[in-house]
Amino acid sequence: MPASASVPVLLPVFLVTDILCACILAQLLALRKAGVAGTRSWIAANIAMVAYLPALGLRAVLPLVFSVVLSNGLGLLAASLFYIGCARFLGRPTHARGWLLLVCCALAGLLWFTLVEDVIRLRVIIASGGIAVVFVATAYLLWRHRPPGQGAAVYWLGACCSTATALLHASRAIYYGAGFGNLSDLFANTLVNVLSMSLTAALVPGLSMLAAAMVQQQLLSDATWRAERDGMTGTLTRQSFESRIVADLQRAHISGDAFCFVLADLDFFKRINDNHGHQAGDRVLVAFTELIRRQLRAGDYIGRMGGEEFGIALPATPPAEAMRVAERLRQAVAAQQVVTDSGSLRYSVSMGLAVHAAGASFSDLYRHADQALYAAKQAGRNAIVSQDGSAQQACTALRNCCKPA
Ligand SMILES: Nc1nc2c(ncn2[C@@H]2O[C@H](COP(=O)(O)OP(=O)(O)OP(=O)(O)O)[C@@H](O)[C@H]2O)c(=O)[nH]1
Repeated sequence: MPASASVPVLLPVFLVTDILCACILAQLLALRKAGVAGTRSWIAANIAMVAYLPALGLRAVLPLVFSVVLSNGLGLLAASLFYIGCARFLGRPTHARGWLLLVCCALAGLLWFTLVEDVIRLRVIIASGGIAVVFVATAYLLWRHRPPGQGAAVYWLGACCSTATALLHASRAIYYGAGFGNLSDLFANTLVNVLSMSLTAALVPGLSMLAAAMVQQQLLSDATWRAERDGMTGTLTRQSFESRIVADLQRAHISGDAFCFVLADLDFFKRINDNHGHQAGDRVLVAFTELIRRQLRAGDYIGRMGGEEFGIALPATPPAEAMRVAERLRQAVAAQQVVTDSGSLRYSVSMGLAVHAAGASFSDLYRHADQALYAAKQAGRNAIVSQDGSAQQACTALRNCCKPA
């Protein structure tokens, strides 16, 4: 079948893919302002793709240098840029020079086997083999370095689509490279050609859509993180801390697990501000929360209740164990030196510990912890008092450190 006879069936396929690529290009351009790593490379990949398809689809009317050399070069460039976008997005090395070398070698090979020696079989091996190599690497990258947690489906789907694209192109390169198939039928309206072209035409915009989904997913998770966190310390805001603790209390009620809550308040914080400045006070708050987060076990969490007061949730923790945890935290804080512009300073924290009782609400728990905290302050600070009134420690060694100069 002559090549021109293949045009009516495959042209609409390329046209649909081109329109989809242009639409995704517009979507990626709109997302570009968010500055997510990789977006620019994916935009460039889509531009190359939008240019590649007409050149390929019009092979019957364009000179071979455009329809074979330029189009396949653009296809390989688009695939490489897609890989680079994924690598940038995932914070991995892009191997950009390696991919550039691959594209240049492929272009040189295509030029040679088009203008110097007309060897279609080798052109197919170069074009399809090159794309297969890039998509094997992309599939591995997405599978191996997908971020942990929610939203993994997008990365799995990306890895699957990349694998499918690589398999399609590898089969094509092996099939024609091994001498099977009629090379004059390369773009003819055979069932195999139409199926493989249609599949490729669906996979290409599909991969770009997944890239846009990755960007949107990251933007959403960043926005959620920012909405739930205190801007300075990165701890949960009071509102998100309360929502989380209320859900945990319900779970504890059902499971019967113990649940403890510690209210921690930095001692003489006003003096730190007065003596060392507000910035030094901020630095102490950050140092304190970083220290507590390092000390807490997986499953425990901290929220800023306001000013220099923090809530620490200890799920599935009996009171005696919670007291040991609180004491470890108190000692770590007392031993910490915070370096500020006006020299290093030490500080201390007082804590009130409350134990969740069946049927009690978070406000009951908070009230009990607050009363215990008040008792710890009354006992001289740098101390922990439990809801039942037992004081763990009342060390006043640090009390003088924050006295006004
Ligand atoms: N630097 C800084 N200071 C804050 C921040 N939030 C609240 N403060 C200050 O923290 C101080 C808290 O002072 P107080 O409530 O008197 O408590 P305190 O000095 O720690 O005394 P005790 O709690 O009784 O030991 C106030 O001066 C607030 O202005 C903040 O984000 N940064």
